[in-house]
Amino acid sequence: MNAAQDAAASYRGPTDPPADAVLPERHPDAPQPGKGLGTHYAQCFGCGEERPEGLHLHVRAGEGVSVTAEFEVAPGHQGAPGLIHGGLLATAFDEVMGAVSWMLHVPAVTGRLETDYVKPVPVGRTVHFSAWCVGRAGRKLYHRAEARLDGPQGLLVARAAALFVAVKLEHFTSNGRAEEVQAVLEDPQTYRSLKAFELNP
Ligand SMILES: CCCCC/C=C\C/C=C\C/C=C\C/C=C\CCCC(=O)SCCNC(=O)CCNC(=O)[C@H](O)C(C)(C)COP(=O)(O)OP(=O)(O)OC[C@H]1O[C@@H](n2cnc3c(N)ncnc32)[C@H](O)[C@@H]1OP(=O)(O)O
Repeated sequence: MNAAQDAAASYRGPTDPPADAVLPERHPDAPQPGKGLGTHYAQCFGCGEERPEGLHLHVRAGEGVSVTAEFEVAPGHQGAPGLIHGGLLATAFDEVMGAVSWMLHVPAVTGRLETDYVKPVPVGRTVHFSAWCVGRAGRKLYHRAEARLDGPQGLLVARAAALFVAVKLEHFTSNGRAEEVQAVLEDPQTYRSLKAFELNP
């Protein structure tokens, strides 16, 4: 190994858990494996049922601190003719890795998201996502994800790594546009799930 290879092998980037990271345990109230997580916000582009143009990802709990989801690539998702837009795949990764934090009952936002595009993804195929946590160091959560074609064991088409940062619910209430924040706080179902995060961390 030359010096450059050596440096590359020992490189630890911002999405790699530091030496003091621990593997967190799933929250006792996290849904059982196979159960849907539901949407965290009805207007979410990734999982909301009220956004017609959204991805409508249905995320399910996996074993431990992991989740799975599927998504059918539609003509509206194209970047090149008949192929998915890469940014859209990154969006889907953001959503499924965000849901991993849900398994910990930790409200968290994406700090950094890295995507490796391995193979092109054609329209009309189904992308199967799996995502899991590889460590927590203080407020920082380290997640990984994979996307495979047509089945959970299908061809690997993309991989992702992310750093999420745990935030207080105030992050959303004080930064979001007032009309949407107000609407969500008045919606009893969302309010209940937000409160569950606060009261039962
Ligand atoms: C009322 C409505 C509520 C609705 C929401 C409901 C529920 C939410 C709950 C669960 C969500 C469930 C599912 C999620 C589904 C979808 C996922 C989509 C997720 C997103 O789509 S979300 C949008 C994109 N996202 C942002 O909009 C973030 C913008 N950003 C910021 O808001 C700040 O930037 C923040 C908060 C990230 C940090 O700010 P901060 O001031 O709190 O903390 P600070 O800067 O000290 O960082 C602390 C430590 O993280 C390290 N760190 C931070 N960023 C880093 C980076 N990029 N690279 C390397 N390290 C980084 C620092 O180096 C330090 O590390 P150290 O502690 O070691 O020094």
